Amino acid sequence: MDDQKVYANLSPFVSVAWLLDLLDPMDLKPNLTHVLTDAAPLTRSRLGVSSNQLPYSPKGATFPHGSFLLAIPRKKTGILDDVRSSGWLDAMKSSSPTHNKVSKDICLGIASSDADAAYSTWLLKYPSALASFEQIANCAKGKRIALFLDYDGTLSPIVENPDCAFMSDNMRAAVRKVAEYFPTAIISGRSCDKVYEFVGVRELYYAGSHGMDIRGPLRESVSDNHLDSINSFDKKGNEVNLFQPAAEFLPMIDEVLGLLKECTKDIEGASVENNKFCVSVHYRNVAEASWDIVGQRVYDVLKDYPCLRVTHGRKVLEVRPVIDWNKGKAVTFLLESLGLNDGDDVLAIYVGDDRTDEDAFKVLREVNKGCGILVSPAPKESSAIYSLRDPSEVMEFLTSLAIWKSSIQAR
Ligand SMILES: O=P(O)(O)OC[C@H]1O[C@H](O[C@H]2O[C@H](CO)[C@@H](O)[C@H](O)[C@H]2O)[C@H](O)[C@@H](O)[C@@H]1O
Repeated sequence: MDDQKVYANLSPFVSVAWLLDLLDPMDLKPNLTHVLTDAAPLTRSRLGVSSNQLPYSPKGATFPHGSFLLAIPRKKTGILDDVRSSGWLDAMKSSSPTHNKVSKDICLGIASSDADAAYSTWLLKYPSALASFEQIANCAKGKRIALFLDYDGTLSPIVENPDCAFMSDNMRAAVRKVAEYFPTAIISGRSCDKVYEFVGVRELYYAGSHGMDIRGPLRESVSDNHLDSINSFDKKGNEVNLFQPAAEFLPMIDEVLGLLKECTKDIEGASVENNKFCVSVHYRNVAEASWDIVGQRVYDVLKDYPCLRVTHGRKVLEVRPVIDWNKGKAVTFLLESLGLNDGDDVLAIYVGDDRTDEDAFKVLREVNKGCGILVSPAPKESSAIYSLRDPSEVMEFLTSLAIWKSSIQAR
């Protein structure tokens, strides 16, 4: 697709600011490979990522892959994320607490009352969004609300088999209802296609691959300074908008997906999931004694891919491009695309359970435009403001929001 054709297709999903972000300072021509359809990725001599989307300055060694001329420092520890440092096993353990601690406490007879007391104390810092609903509603009065929902552990319970993380019909109905009143997006580490398959509500925005694959229902232009992203068609022929800031990583991700599958196939219980712009290496069903083998194998593969990094989720290692893009950036992008980035009359609510959701909680805190709600049955440090215990409380919260809004409209 040539650049002119891309311009011609621009529609209200991308703002001028975002387009400026895509400008390549080397030649001041828009680097429009950020905004691609699902078509085969372009092979370019320069990585399709503007330098300000990379987490560190492009000085130092070059990428090992000939076509990528951007340079990157080849530090083995620190900024290249936990798996590249020696702390990856600790990170795997701390992001994936097992039940051993609880069982030990039960044996000592101190489990439930102490756990309850700890949770109650924690609630003072992260009050329940249900108990605080009136406060949230008061704050939302007269404001334009946007809703962002993580999928796994938020809309669906955590289960052993990632392919079976179905959400209930009641949850689907609650999401559909609340989306009638507020623009609603699902922000997930899963691929867009997979999370859409699970949720199945057309009227939503979907940001898969940790926000690296954004699609939404077609809308009228919401603000004069909003340009369009590419219009494309999903598998069922529906027209959708797309924003894919890591499109040029696709061949590399595919390559690494194959390598990770190959090198973990002998580890009992390990599985590798294709999340399109990211790869998940699951160790939920691996004996804890073998977690280090999983980490080591992933680490060994990534040694040759300095432009990929790993983040830690719930018993999962998530391999993704090093670009400075995460769920927080996706929220900012969507708010801007919806014309909700200006003014004091916006309240964004983000509900999520995972470490990767913290980026979004932080953004909302920083811009003071809303609040994060952490879904957790146990005390956890977070940048969220409120908490909910589990997906069933999330459903109750969404239902309350819809009822509250409809009661206001009925007045
Ligand atoms: O951003 P999310 O929607 O929360 O996705 C994060 C990861 O979620 C999935 O894995 C997690 O849920 C699985 C099903 O309950 C569970 O088996 C696994 O242990 C969890 O880590 C998904 O499979 C991953 O690809 C996502 O990255």
